[in-house]
Amino acid sequence: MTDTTTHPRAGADRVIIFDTTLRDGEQCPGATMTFEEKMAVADLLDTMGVDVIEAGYPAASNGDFEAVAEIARRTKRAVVAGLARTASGDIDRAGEAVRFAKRGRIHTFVSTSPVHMKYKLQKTPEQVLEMSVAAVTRARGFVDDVEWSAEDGTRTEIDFLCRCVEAVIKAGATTVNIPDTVGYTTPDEYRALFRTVRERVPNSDKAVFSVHCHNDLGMAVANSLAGVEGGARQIECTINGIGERAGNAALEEIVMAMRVRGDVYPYDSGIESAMLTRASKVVASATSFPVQYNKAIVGRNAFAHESGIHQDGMLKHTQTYEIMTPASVGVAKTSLVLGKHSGRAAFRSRLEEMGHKVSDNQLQDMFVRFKELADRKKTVYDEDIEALVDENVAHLHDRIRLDSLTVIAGTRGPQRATLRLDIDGRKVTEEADGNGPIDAVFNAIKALVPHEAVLELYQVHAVTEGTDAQADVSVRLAADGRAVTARGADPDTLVASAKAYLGALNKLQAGTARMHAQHAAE
Ligand SMILES: CC(=O)SCCNC(=O)CCNC(=O)[C@H](O)C(C)(C)COP(=O)(O)OP(=O)(O)OC[C@H]1O[C@@H](n2cnc3c(N)ncnc32)[C@H](O)[C@@H]1OP(=O)(O)O
Ligand SMILES: CC(C)C(=O)C(=O)O
Ligand SMILES: [Mg+2]
Repeated sequence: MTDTTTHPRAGADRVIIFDTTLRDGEQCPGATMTFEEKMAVADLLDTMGVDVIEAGYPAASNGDFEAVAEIARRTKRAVVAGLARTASGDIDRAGEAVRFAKRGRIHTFVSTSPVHMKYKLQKTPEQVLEMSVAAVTRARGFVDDVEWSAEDGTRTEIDFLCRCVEAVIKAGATTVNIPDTVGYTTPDEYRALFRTVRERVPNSDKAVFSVHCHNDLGMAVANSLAGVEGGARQIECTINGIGERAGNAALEEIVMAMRVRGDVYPYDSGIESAMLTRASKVVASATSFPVQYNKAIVGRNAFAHESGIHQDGMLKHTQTYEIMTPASVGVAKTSLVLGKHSGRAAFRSRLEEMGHKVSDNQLQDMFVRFKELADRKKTVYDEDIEALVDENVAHLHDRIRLDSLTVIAGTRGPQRATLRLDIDGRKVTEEADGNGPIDAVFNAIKALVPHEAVLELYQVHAVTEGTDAQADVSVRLAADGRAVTARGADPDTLVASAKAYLGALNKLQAGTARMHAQHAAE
């Protein structure tokens, strides 16, 4: 299992990580970022070890130009790239923006597939070839680092693709990207494509080959890694996998796949993986795109376990259900979420974490009530468990216990409570009306346990937030110059009220019994 490995593995073949969150990522509907948000994302990408930041498309708008130019100015380590069509206006805008960078790159692209050339560009293959060479030549007039992309490369006729690649390398392209623009390829096909192009193009050793995969069939990460197996050494990807349509290959998944499965993929990146979770959060907040809970590596459930059998395994040895440490991707710790699928092992462990040492009998009793609660509530919070513990400790020696309660309430009174109590092991039932449901419940208690105590306080609080939160009810009863307070908790306020009232009654009666015993002894 990968330990807290946050830096590159020694001896692994180095792959260039080209992050396009700010360009392809921003292209997905609704993910537009403000200037300030782009700066925050760019700074983080630079700090975490991204090799190339594609900062935007300078010809798209003045705002995009300014953002790329400012990222170029402020970036310390990474190469800063600007995207451009083959059109000279696009190349010039990109060149003007990235010239501020310590290391700037112009990334020019053009479609090479028959369907794109015929219908979208309305150009012949020969024209596309000429446009590519002219664009690369023009871009080299601005910078030494020029990338050329064959848009829709995976649906391109192989002979034509090889001709283009050879020509653009001759014109000065230093990186050749063959994108799977529409997420159509498969790992075997993509691996073979890179092998073929590299074998057939005579000057292929003069450029770095690059993968750029979309996730339309959910294979973007697998395809990217297959492309690397085929000889590519640059991976284009985005944080959280955001991007056109179903998105791009997710940076965090690629980085961790290479690190965790170094035995299969003898490659690595320069990414400090402990920053992945933070990067995911920054991008999610900048784009207002929430990360799905079960997203690999950075989803909030990626290191959370709810089922009892898994939790038990995790408590015995973390490698039973985790293939990387949470720390290696910047998550503080594994979480064992208590819910209706949890077992005793996790329940006891959480109690101990909260500082409660309980006997086996107490655990059994609380566990039964925990399961009842978990069946009714979506999330069981620590506060809910505290309430269970409080109740268990407070009511351990109660003579009178709530067995069941049904209340009819609403606008058409009278409100009626049907209450069943267990008094010293004997079950007794009573029905009572009241001025409101709480009054009906308390009247039923009075009918079953006649007493003179006066209700001095009745208070309800929510233990946690949400409409399914437990009610925490406090009741103070006074009799014979003595006052006692007890609490009851339950998602049903009426049940919590009955528990609190009975708790106070038990305390009063226990006190009276103690006093009688003392008097008898005297
Ligand atoms: C696969 C990808 O991710 S590609 C990148 C996609 N990103 C973007 O498009 C975001 C930025 N785009 C924009 O802001 C605008 O589309 C602009 C500024 C680039 C262009 O806007 P407009 O001039 O109004 O053109 P419009 O977007 O309507 O159409 C695109 C034109 O570019 C042409 N074109 C498309 N790709 C290329 C290319 N690589 N090289 C040359 N021309 C191209 C199209 O054929 C079309 O030409 P036509 O108007 O002669 O038919
Ligand atoms: C511009 C290119 C690289 C692209 O985003 C794609 O083909 O998907
Ligand atoms: Mg793309």
